[in-house]
Amino acid sequence: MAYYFSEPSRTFGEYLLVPGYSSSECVPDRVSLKTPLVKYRKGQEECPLSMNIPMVSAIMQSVSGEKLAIALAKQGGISFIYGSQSIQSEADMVRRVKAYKKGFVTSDSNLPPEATLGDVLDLKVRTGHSTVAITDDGTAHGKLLGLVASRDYRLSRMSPDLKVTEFMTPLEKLVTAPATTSLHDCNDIIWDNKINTLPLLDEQGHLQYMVFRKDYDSHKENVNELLDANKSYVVGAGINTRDYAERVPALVEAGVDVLCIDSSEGFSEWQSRTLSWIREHYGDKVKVGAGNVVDREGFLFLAKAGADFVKIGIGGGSICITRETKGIGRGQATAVIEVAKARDEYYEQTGIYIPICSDGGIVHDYHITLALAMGADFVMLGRYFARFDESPTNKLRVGGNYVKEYWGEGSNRARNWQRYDLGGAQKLSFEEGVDSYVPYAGPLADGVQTTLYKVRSTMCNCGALSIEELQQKARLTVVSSTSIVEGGSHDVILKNSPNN
Ligand SMILES: NC(=O)C1=CN([C@@H]2O[C@H](COP(=O)(O)OP(=O)(O)OC[C@H]3O[C@@H](n4cnc5c(N)ncnc54)[C@H](O)[C@@H]3O)[C@@H](O)[C@H]2O)C=CC1
Ligand SMILES: O=c1[nH]c(=O)c2[nH+]cn([C@@H]3O[C@H](COP(=O)(O)O)[C@@H](O)[C@H]3O)c2[nH]1
Ligand SMILES: [K+]
Repeated sequence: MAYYFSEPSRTFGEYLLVPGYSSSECVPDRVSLKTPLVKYRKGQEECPLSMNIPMVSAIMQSVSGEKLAIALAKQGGISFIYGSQSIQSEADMVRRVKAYKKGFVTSDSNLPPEATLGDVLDLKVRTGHSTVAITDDGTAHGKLLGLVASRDYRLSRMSPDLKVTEFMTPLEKLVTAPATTSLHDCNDIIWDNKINTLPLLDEQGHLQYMVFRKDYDSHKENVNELLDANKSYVVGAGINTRDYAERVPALVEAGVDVLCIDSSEGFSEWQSRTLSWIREHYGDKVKVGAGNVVDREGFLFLAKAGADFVKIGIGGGSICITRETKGIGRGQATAVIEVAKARDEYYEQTGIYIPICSDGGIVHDYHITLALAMGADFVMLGRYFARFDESPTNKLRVGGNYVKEYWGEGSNRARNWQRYDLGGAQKLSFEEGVDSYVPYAGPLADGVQTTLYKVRSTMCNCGALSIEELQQKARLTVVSSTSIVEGGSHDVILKNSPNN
């Protein structure tokens, strides 16, 4: 007979925290959000890799590219660069994050000499940047031919068909510097020459970086930034259960700090084979998370198979339609609560603490606090990060509002690069994710800081100065559907309602 779980499957929106005593010591600025990322003997040793904030970005094409990885590491979290791309390009992304030097920007607005003023304007909308590098091949590291800035064109006087070579500032009139110049010297050159942008070139004249006058302030230290021993930003990468024998060595060689097997379903022989292969070839040196699971058995399976952390969540993501297409999944809150219990038991029995990650389904900032209170050590977010400037997708104007594109890894759009074959030649013929827009939300730093200020404030309401303390002290209640209505604004006429 089939097994029936006695509890219904619940999600974050069905829970609230009941405040506990807060002393006057308990203020948001004193709350630490430091959290472990990989397994360790808690109480006996330091966690070998921890984060300063409990947030990682989803292993998705529309979320975790190199720019987002850098922006998130600056805030103290980690991105997992998406694995749905060739091994070479994923490793290159990791390499570029590791090679990133503060203040040195890889140009994201580049055009070839054949481009027109119209192309410049289109690009400006997409990237939000007004300085465009003109390179021989239109890439960020092509031979630099000139720069186009807003002062180079006058829309009222010039045709959109005009070639960029007609109005760009050509290389011979630009101030440039060798790629080896220090940031300090770059800033001096910018001031001395009264310029806004300094392109840095290698010996062959290929563009390497740009240094911008307006970034000067942001070069200062970020208190939470997550750096490795060489002062490079920490970065993760997604892997799959097929090409790991080639992908893992390439990522390790590129300097990746942590890997994660990316799958909708981790309770499988494929994942234990992948983990065994990594342990066989790298011992404990290479850190790797696995998942996703939604119950005790799934967690214990991956714990015993050697996972450094375990990811929880099937079908709760904003772009997920796995529950609808395949009928598998579990309410995210119930899944986190059960897995956290299994993790704690495993720790009691073995002395090994395996961090767990709640992946997907975070809609409101307080859902992060709930996930942590329920026992998650950190959360993985897709939709949340896709909204920011630094996500790799286009920014568009739709119906008078700015939006960014966001698509699921199980959508046809993501799968186009082809890794789907159900154990052979037969192709998977249904989509498990959608292609969508999300409201544009500005720079990541502002968004993350606001979100985490709320998390810290709620932790103070619960009398907790650390995530561990929150997990011990939190008191949670299931809310009735009527009390959810009570929780929103109600029985008032909203001043900014479109109906007024
Ligand atoms: N968290 C979630 O709820 C969901 C996430 N996704 C995302 O979509 C993407 C794809 O996920 P999946 O479809 O689960 O990918 P997957 O690669 O884990 O599995 C696809 C299919 O291939 C099979 N398979 C795996 N390794 C194999 C091997 N070595 N040889 C033969 N067959 C093998 C699996 O059993 C499965 O049927 C991931 O990025 C995942 O995160 C998709 C659906 C739901
Ligand atoms: O059913 C699915 N079909 C998909 O195409 C898909 N793509 C990503 N994911 C999962 O969703 C998580 C991100 O969720 P959020 O947008 O809610 O943060 C991610 O971290 C994944 O776990 C998918 N699930
Ligand atoms: K969903």
